[in-house]
Amino acid sequence: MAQKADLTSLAEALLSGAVDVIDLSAPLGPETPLIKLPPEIGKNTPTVEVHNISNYDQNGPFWSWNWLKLGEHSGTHFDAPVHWITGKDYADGTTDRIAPKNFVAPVNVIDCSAEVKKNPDFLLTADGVRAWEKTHGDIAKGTWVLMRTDWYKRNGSEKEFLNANETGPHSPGPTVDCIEYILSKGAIGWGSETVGTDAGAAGGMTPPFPAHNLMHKANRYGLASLCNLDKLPAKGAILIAAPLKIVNGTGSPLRVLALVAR
Ligand SMILES: O=C(O)C(=O)c1ccccc1S
Ligand SMILES: [Mn+2]
Repeated sequence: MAQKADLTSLAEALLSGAVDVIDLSAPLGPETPLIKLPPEIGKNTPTVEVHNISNYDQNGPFWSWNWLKLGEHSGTHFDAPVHWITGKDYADGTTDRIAPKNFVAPVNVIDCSAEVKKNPDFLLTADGVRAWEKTHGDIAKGTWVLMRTDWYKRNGSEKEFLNANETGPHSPGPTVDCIEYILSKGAIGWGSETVGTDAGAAGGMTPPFPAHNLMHKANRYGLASLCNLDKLPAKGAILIAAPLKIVNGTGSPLRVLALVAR
């Protein structure tokens, strides 16, 4: 009979610092870079706004609080299956109805930072994932796959972060066969450091935006605008990525954390 699970050693490791907690989220505020869709494609998400209600003043003598104007897909955020038309019919495809168990899972980090430094349009292919598996072991069912690009270091400037010119945005991401492959391995989600989970050139792929189209079609998730993936091991970390419980939500800004053994 399987031994009953026990979290004592994890608790001790957290308290001793033997297990570190790494913050994978970007600061969220009016300066947060947001995806800019061409107007002919569709409407855009509004700039993040923070409006003060009171600040220990005549509007509230002992307290300070704000109200926010905030798109679901702002900054470091979670993509739920209903975000894309291919995932629209999943009863458990919204932020309030995804099973909470799915918010905590082991994570694989595929380092593409050297390739991206040379080519901002670098695409991770299925063969690239297989080559990673030869070194680090197979991607296991139920785990996240994150593409490390060090792109988060551009987050201080929307122009740098979006990296767009007259030919469109130039940023890294997965090919169609990369997403098909990680789904065949049972990955629970795909994450990236760029403004969205797809590459800048993803609009011209077949299907367009494969990280959205195919992951959400499979009732799987996305994480965008992640930071500090350079602080994670290739394997062995645990990802905590729980979106806000927005009713019928298509996604949400969130604090993504990773538990990493020192
Ligand atoms: O999910 C997103 O934030 C994202 O990348 C996106 C949102 C809306 C339309 C296209 C895309 S590509
Ligand atoms: Mn999104």
